[in-house]
Amino acid sequence: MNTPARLGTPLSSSAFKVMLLGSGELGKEVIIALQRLGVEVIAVDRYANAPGHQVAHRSHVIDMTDGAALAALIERERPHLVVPEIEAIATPTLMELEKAGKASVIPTARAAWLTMNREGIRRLAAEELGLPTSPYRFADSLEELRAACQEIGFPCVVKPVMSSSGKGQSKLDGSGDVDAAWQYAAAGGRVDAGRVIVEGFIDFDYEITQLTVRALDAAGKPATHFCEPIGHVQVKGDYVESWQPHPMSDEALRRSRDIAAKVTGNLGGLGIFGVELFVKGDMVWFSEVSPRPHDTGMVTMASQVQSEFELHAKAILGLPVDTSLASPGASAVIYGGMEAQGVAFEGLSEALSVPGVDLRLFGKPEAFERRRMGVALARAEDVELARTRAKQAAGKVKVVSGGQG
Ligand SMILES: Nc1ncnc2c1ncn2[C@@H]1O[C@H](COP(=O)(O)OP(=O)(O)OP(=O)(O)O)[C@@H](O)[C@H]1O
Ligand SMILES: NCC(=O)N[C@@H]1O[C@H](COP(=O)([O-])[O-])[C@@H](O)[C@H]1O
Ligand SMILES: [Mg+2]
Repeated sequence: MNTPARLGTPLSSSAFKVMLLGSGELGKEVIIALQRLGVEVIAVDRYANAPGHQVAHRSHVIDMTDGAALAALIERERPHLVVPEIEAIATPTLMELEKAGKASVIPTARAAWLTMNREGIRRLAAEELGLPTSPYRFADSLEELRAACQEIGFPCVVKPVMSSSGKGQSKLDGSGDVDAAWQYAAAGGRVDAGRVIVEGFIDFDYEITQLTVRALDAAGKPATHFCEPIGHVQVKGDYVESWQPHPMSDEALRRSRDIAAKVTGNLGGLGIFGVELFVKGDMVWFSEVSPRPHDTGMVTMASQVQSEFELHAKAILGLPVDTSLASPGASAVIYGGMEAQGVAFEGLSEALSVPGVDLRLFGKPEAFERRRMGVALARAEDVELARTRAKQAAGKVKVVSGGQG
């Protein structure tokens, strides 16, 4: 762990420097939180003018899955901390650099490597830590996938081992769906398109993200802190709505936190983790974990005293954190709804006239039909009202083709 004894002045010889690998909407907020503490931030992404690029001290565009390019950039910038913000990174290179003492990776290079690939984290959780998960198999060909689906049974879910935000994921109701699922996974995966996971479908009552923070305590030892559970709705494997706190039975919450503590304890390091869990009655299944802020956790910008981004920033700097809730809150996603460069947003006054509401527009240079371009945030006396307000506000924001009109 490379926590600073003190923080300096950006762009001077005393600067404490952090490099974000991935600079989307989540990274942008982490960068803002770091900059509020006078940290010098270098934002990296695969395309120019990513949201985080627009607020960082410096930015770079590289193929982060190219190990040589990644190592060269880290060598050149020599950041004190390297903070992965997406999964699609040459994580074996990060492990080599960390081992050689040339990079300090958040939370650890091993955590970034294990969670980049569904196989790594699933085998760790189910086989090493003995946590409850859906039944699963891996397949490298259509033939293997057919056999794996038969073993797991229907319905089941097929996902590329390397993908996120539901890309390449499908639910299969019978053997007639297998071919299409294989094709869809091959088209939607990233890095290595050849391998998929088949998971038995869990008929859960609800799903949550248990945000879990590892931060140093007064004695300088990592301690685990939990945020209130976040409920969410996913469509096509991508989050559309989240809220906090999600009501849970004491037993389901206890089990959720026990699972979260075990997984994050094994992954180690400092920072925030989004532990995704399925819940039915008092039963809880581990689904996956992000060793970084979670998209469903954007709600914390409205609902917590310190957002998940501020918690991440403070924890990785070795500073104390406060995970307490400020108010029930909700978030609702604003999608592109079209394919266009330099889109514009209308209806903002109407959206912001909904009581308790705020907006984040990420500034992505290009919109796609299902690309997340912004989010509406809401506070209210209870989560139901907060959800209604967030959805109302998101619905009033209209994405239109560009030009200042
Ligand atoms: N085995 C399963 N049983 C039931 N539902 C599932 C299963 N696996 C995934 N889902 C549903 O699909 C959603 C997305 O799945 P998952 O989190 O694995 O995808 P992802 O691509 O990693 O998404 P993200 O990057 O947004 O976390 C889950 O939140 C859940 O709603
Ligand atoms: N579920 C993971 C997630 O939400 N990641 C967030 O989305 C960005 C990529 O968005 P893009 O695909 O629109 O470029 C990432 O950079 C991260 O901020
Ligand atoms: Mg997920």
